[in-house]
Amino acid sequence: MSRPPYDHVAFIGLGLIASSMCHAIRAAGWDCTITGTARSAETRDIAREIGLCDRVTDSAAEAVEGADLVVLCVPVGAMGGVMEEIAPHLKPGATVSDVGSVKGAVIEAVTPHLPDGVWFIPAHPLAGTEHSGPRSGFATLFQNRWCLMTPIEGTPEAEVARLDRFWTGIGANVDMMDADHHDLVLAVTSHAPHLIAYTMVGVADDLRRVTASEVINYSAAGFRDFTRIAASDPTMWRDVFLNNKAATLEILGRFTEELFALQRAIRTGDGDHLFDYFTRTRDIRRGIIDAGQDTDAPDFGRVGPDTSKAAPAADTPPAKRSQGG
Ligand SMILES: NC(=O)c1ccc[n+]([C@@H]2O[C@H](COP(=O)([O-])OP(=O)(O)OC[C@H]3O[C@@H](n4cnc5c(N)ncnc54)[C@H](O)[C@@H]3O)[C@@H](O)[C@H]2O)c1
Ligand SMILES: O=C(O)C(=O)C[C@]1(C(=O)O)C=C[C@@H](O)C=C1
Repeated sequence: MSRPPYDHVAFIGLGLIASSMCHAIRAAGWDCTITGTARSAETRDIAREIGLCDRVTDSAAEAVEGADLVVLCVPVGAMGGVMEEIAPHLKPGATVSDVGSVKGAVIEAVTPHLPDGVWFIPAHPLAGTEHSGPRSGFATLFQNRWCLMTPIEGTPEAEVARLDRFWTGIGANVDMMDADHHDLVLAVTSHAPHLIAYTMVGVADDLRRVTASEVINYSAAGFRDFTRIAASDPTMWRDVFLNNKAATLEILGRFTEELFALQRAIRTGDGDHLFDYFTRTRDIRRGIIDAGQDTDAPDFGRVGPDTSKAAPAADTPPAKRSQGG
């Protein structure tokens, strides 16, 4: 077994991200202790049943005791409260990190409770699915995905490098970013798109009342993609929007302006405007694929046996596994 960056990792919250991290740590072959806890007894019971951690504790205080790395994997709005609860129980010299989708508000909520001699290094893996809970994780979630770290002033470089090694070890590519910049970038690439998907599915649902089940029966691929995104956890996304207000509102303002311009082009029959706009957006998609960032794109050059019917495993996404239990 290779030497892990941390000997004892504790997870607070045992949903999609924490459970994927647990599977990924095991897959990395690290000899390290994993403890974890979750707010609900049902989640803790499932985590015990599937052997997610070495030990699942009933309280957060117990879970973090002796841990070198504590990862907060709860909704963004719950981070501050959890930090306050665990603060007196943290080991001196420990690192606390998080995986929240928003960074500025989490830093503001967590740092007032940070004891002296404990480091808080915020992080955000840009990887996920629409599923949640302890059964939804899989070991390869972070493979070749970015993990953005937004270290705060005064954090020892060696501790940032150690967390970097941790994320790299479980498959991610790490980049550093200022928290405000992170929140603006994510408003464009993740938060506004989710809101638009939620809205589109809501509009279709309103329409369904008029056209009976046609929207469902004839839903095309584009709309199905929206429904996948719009099936994401309501608590998580409520907290994202409430905690990244300024950046999301800024991007939605720009979105509305562009939408109005396209609406006018349709009304006035301005085909050049539509054609030029769609050409520009197609180039963006091609740029993403050329940069190797779209892991969902079909790989026509792939060779080897068809493993699509192989036995389900914890390193495959749940969508491809049996949902039973
Ligand atoms: N799902 C994604 O696609 C994704 C991707 C990257 C980052 N994130 C971020 O990761 C974090 C966790 O998301 P997830 O998808 O793993 O969520 P999840 O819903 O699968 O799991 C959340 C866990 O937090 C616990 N929890 C909820 N409220 C709590 C509270 N008030 N106190 C203590 N525990 C609480 C739940 O019991 C559950 O164990 C969120 O901050 C989210 O923004 C999510
Ligand atoms: O693939 C998905 O289902 C996701 O929505 C993942 C996604 C994203 O927007 O890319 C969602 C929220 C995160 O904070 C990071 C990743």
